[in-house]
Amino acid sequence: MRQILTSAQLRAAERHIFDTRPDVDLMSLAAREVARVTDLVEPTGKVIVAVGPGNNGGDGLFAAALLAEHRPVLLWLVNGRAHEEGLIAAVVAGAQEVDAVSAIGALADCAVVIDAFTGLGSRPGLPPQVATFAAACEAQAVQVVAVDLPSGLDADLGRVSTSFQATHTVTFAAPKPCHVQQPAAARCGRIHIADIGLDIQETNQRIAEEADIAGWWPSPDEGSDKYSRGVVTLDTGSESYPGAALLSCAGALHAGAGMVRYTGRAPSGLILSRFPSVVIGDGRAEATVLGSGWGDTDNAASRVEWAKLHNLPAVVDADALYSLPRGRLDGWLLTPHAGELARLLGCTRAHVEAEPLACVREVSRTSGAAVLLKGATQYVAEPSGRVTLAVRGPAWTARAGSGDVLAGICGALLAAGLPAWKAGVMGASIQAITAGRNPGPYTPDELSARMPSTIAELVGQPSSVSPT
Ligand SMILES: NC(=O)C1=CN([C@@H]2O[C@H](COP(=O)(O)OP(=O)(O)OC[C@H]3O[C@@H](n4cnc5c(N)ncnc54)[C@H](OP(=O)(O)O)[C@@H]3O)[C@@H](O)[C@H]2O)[C@@H](O)CC1
Ligand SMILES: Nc1ncnc2c1ncn2[C@@H]1O[C@H](COP(=O)(O)OP(=O)(O)O)[C@@H](O)[C@H]1O
Ligand SMILES: [K+]
Repeated sequence: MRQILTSAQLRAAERHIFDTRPDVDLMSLAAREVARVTDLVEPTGKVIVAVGPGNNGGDGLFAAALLAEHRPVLLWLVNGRAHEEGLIAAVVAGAQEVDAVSAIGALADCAVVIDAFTGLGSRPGLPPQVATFAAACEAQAVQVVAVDLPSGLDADLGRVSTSFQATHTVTFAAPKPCHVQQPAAARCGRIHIADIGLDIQETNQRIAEEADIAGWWPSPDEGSDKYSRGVVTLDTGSESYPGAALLSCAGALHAGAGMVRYTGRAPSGLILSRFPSVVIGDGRAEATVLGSGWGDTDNAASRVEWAKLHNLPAVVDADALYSLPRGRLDGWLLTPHAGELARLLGCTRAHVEAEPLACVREVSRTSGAAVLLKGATQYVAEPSGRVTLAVRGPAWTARAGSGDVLAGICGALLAAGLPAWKAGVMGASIQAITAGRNPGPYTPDELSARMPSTIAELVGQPSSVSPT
């Protein structure tokens, strides 16, 4: 798990170091990492550094000084002024100053551009000359190493403005919101998080990593049976949308539920012809999934209320989201996409897209449930205000039916006894990780069938019995 720091939190950590360890030179440490990554990206050839007026430019200049010892380096001082000591160090090491026109001209035979225009102090957007240079880098497919973040992004937001398109970003101590929230995250390329000795406190925003999902996965052991692994009841699908029932079954089964019961309105023959291990009808269960593919069913409220009356933790998806029972929904998981979250809040989808963290926190705080906001970035909020982002995946999963599979996966994890927030993070992450390992237009059910091998690889449990 990695903490996500806002720019203010990072600056506070920096002040703490300045106050307690005045001997530590953070800029040199940052510059060394930028130079190291630049050499990794392309070990030889010309480097152009776009240098801004602040400390981001300072990082770029000290990196230039290190690189100029073994390769040609050009400096474009965008505002004509720059970190003084950094500039002296770079020039003494042999870096050459150029103007904007020469910098653009030099792109033709340049190995790497270092974007050290702005970092934490970046206001959204770029001045025209820098925008032209950034566009030329992109058009000529030049590798761009961004210092801290691609200039033009706002460190604290997932929104994009005119910015560099980095192939690599070297950031310090911890990711900032722009590195993990789409669409900004896509501008960052590959992210390198350099440890420069800052003390990172726990925050209420973090992002899960593959290792977390592997460590948390509820693998069976010799004492397991179908009940101890968790029984999940799926009240999903309808006569109009029978496919959703199949998709949620596929998700729950391939995530490893001990038993899947089906109590929805889709024909039982259809379910059994695809998934013969599903048990039709009600019975003992540890969790339920409600809403996927219901359409505008007339007794939604009573079906959701039923789960509350029976103290059954529920994954509430799609149409069931608009029939939430009164009272706190402790232990429940709501799985809206941006449009559904907007309807729950009575705001526009654009507002949810602009303020995803605030919106997902608000619904969790007021309902008492954990809330998984689905989409390109998947946020899971807890009533305490803590938000965990799921592992990121490719956009291949952006298609009808992925959400129905995801609800089934989350139901299986809830039934296995995981807390609702964790079931949401793990469900969204395992779907993303599986899509990442199987790129291509697989249908949601085909992709779910590949989940077991992804899970086996993640948990890596070799058999202790050797074949004879
Ligand atoms: N904090 C830490 O722990 C560490 C920080 N470190 C480094 O320091 C960086 C932060 O440095 P920073 O605070 O000096 O701000 P920075 O990003 O250089 O930008 C400020 C300048 O840019 C200008 N400007 C901004 N946007 C603009 C725009 N759109 N268009 C045009 N101009 C624009 C802005 O202009 P102004 O607002 O003054 O007009 C101002 O002059 C951080 O990202 C990291 O690289 C590391 O060395 C080690 C650890
Ligand atoms: N840009 C994207 N990148 C990756 N995954 C996405 C993206 N957009 C949506 N998804 C995935 O698609 C699903 C959307 O769910 P939902 O809209 O409820 O689908 P449906 O109701 O059709 O099954 C989620 O599982 C989410 O992971
Ligand atoms: K930058």
